[in-house]
Amino acid sequence: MCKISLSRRNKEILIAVCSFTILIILYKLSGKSRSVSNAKEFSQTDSIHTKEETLTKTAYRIQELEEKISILEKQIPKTYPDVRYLNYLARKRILVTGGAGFVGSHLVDKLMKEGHEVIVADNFFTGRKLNVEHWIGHENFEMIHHDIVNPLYIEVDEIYHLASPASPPHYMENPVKTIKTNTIGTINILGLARRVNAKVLIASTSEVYGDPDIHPQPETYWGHVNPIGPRACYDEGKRISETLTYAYAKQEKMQVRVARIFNTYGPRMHMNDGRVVSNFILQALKGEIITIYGSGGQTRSFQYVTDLVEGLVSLMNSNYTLPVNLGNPVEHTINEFAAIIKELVGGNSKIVHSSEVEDDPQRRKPDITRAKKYLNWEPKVNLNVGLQKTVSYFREELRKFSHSQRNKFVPV
Ligand SMILES: O=C(O)[C@H]1O[C@H](OP(=O)(O)OP(=O)(O)OC[C@H]2O[C@@H](n3ccc(=O)[nH]c3=O)[C@H](O)[C@@H]2O)[C@H](O)[C@@H](O)[C@@H]1O
Repeated sequence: MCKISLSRRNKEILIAVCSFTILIILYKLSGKSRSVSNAKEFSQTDSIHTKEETLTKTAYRIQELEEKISILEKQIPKTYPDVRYLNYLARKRILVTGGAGFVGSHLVDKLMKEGHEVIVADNFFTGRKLNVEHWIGHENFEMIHHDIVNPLYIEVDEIYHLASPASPPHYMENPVKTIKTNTIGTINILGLARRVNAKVLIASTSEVYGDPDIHPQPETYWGHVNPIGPRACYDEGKRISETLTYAYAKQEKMQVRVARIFNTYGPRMHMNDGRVVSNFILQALKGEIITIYGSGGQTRSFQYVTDLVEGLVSLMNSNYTLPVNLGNPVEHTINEFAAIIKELVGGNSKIVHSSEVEDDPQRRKPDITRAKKYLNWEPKVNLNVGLQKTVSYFREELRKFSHSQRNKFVPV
């Protein structure tokens, strides 16, 4: 009984077995009462009442079992991924805002494994506790439920400021909040960095280039952004975030780093992320229509998340203060990308074109000369390899999702 609670998988199996057994009992009971009723002793109403009673009791029993499992699970000593030992001189206290998000959680993994103390601040708007669950309880790890639109008072040596929704449907859902996060939120983080004399890295984006008229985009390009368009909350939010960073650096003599992050994909992307990688993979896995917005002639260059994390840490540890593009320069049209996903996943999904997105950048490809020169960094993970890992991740997410739907108790 105790062994059954050792893992999430076993917990799921236990619940499934319990539910199945109970269903069989129920089925038999209902069969019995039906036959008895037919044999004239029970009225139909009595039978319905008995069934309802049994179902309620069963639901209660399942709940009791789940509670017992969770109590037993807490008694099992947790094991963590291996962490390097650093002495107190080398060990840093590092804050990662948005550390429970897709990119943030991969960065947290790297910093934890290197032996640093990591504090995650996240409001869980797009981040998930599940992404950092494997560190909860570790002596070097701390998680704060905090929205950076409010000031934060802690002592740290370094800050990676990643907090902000990044997927277009998410950042457009509440544009004012997106602007507040990237303005007031960034001011709060820069203020914190100044107070405690911490080095701070700001996560900016390729979106600061807007719909570019220079290709590929070097950091010296000032961009082509519609200041009142639907993407402006994010594009302009990130542009002012950069402006604030360099204003603080100049005025307060702070150490700042700015990473302009290009399209990134990998495990831990949210199922509802809404960006092209997750949409296409999920559509292909479910055998649904793959939806290309517009002609599909627009281009993107996709980098795998671990490459980005290497770049972020190299940038933080470098002496380079100007913005640096972090992205994979291998460029594809969205039409090509849909075909790549279809080929990789298999299945019979049709590719269909729908109306184009307003202000959708038509070309995007990073010029990474700066990153190569000053950080000695360039992406290593080939698109096919990265996509295979991402497809496996989404396949597993879908499996867990359909399992959780099957086990949902719907009271009669
Ligand atoms: O992935 C990222 O890192 C970037 O994603 C977004 O930028 P965007 O390039 O517009 O991302 P997607 O929503 O993934 O769109 C890429 C292209 O695919 C198209 N698309 C998207 C989704 C879909 O289902 N079908 C489809 O054709 C879009 O219209 C767009 O042309 C964010 O705005 C950036 O901040 C972020 O850096």
